[in-house]
Amino acid sequence: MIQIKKLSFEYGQKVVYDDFSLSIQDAGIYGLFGRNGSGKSTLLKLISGLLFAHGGTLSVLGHEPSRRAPDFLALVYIVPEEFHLPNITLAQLADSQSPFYPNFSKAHFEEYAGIFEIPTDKGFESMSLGQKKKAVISFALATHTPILLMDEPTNGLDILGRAQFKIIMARAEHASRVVLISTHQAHDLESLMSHVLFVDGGSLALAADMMTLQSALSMGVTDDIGQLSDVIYQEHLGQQVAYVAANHSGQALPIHLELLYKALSLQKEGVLKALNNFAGTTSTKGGTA
Ligand SMILES: Nc1ncnc2c1ncn2[C@@H]1O[C@H](COP(=O)(O)OP(=O)(O)OP(=O)(O)O)[C@@H](O)[C@H]1O
Repeated sequence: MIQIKKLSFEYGQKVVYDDFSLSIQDAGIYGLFGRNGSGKSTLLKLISGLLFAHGGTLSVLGHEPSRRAPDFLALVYIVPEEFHLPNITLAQLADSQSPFYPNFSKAHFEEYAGIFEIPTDKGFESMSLGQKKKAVISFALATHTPILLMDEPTNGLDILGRAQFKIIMARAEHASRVVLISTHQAHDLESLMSHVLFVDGGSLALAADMMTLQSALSMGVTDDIGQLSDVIYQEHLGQQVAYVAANHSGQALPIHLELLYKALSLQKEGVLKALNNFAGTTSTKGGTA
């Protein structure tokens, strides 16, 4: 669905991507992580055709995004981190924008807006930032485009809004889409995410599905770090220690995205080694089966 090969991109002298490759073939919710300034927003804009690559190739559903062909634009929706809305109501937004998206569902739009409790009688100028964000997210989800890109969607949402977001995202009608979400609010997506992508230093440091991460890594909080082997990352929390370690239990264990994020930011090589070792064991098992 998305194929990126040897992508390079700079803003003037600032190199953001250099030899970046990524392949997304399966539907799912992909969490796009990386430190501030690592290039997450830039990547979403490149995939949606809002920015043009300087080198390499990008193919999204067989289209080259930079051509911005109408057929392509009907297949991809991006929720940017910042946006401006004209002073219209929700219904007027649906009427004016939905003709560009052939799979748009007015019923779903109204349902999502209802779950988010967005006022239906007000223009956007008299809505709060969080309410406007909820309106854009509701519209984006109701377009049912096969590719949905969201840049920090839960930024500006209150605690209930974040819970409502999770409820809507988990609905079955989104299961066949590729949803790529850039976020620093890892906890908001923990239970939803099918894959984790981590960008670092202009390239893709990690692309893994949840099951692989759960099988290769062990993480949590312990009173006795000495009991654990192959600890990759640790952080003292009073008497206890939060940790990420290689998983030798033979079972899939829960992933705490914030801990994974810290381990990837500070001990990337250790995380990759644990994943490689796990891949080695599974391929050995596969070979002898
Ligand atoms: N319009 C621009 N002109 C020049 N440099 C830019 C521009 N937009 C972004 N950059 C730079 O490009 C790099 C990548 O920015 P980008 O916004 O893609 O990062 P990000 O990972 O989304 O960051 P954050 O997590 O802080 O939102 C940063 O170093 C940023 O300063």
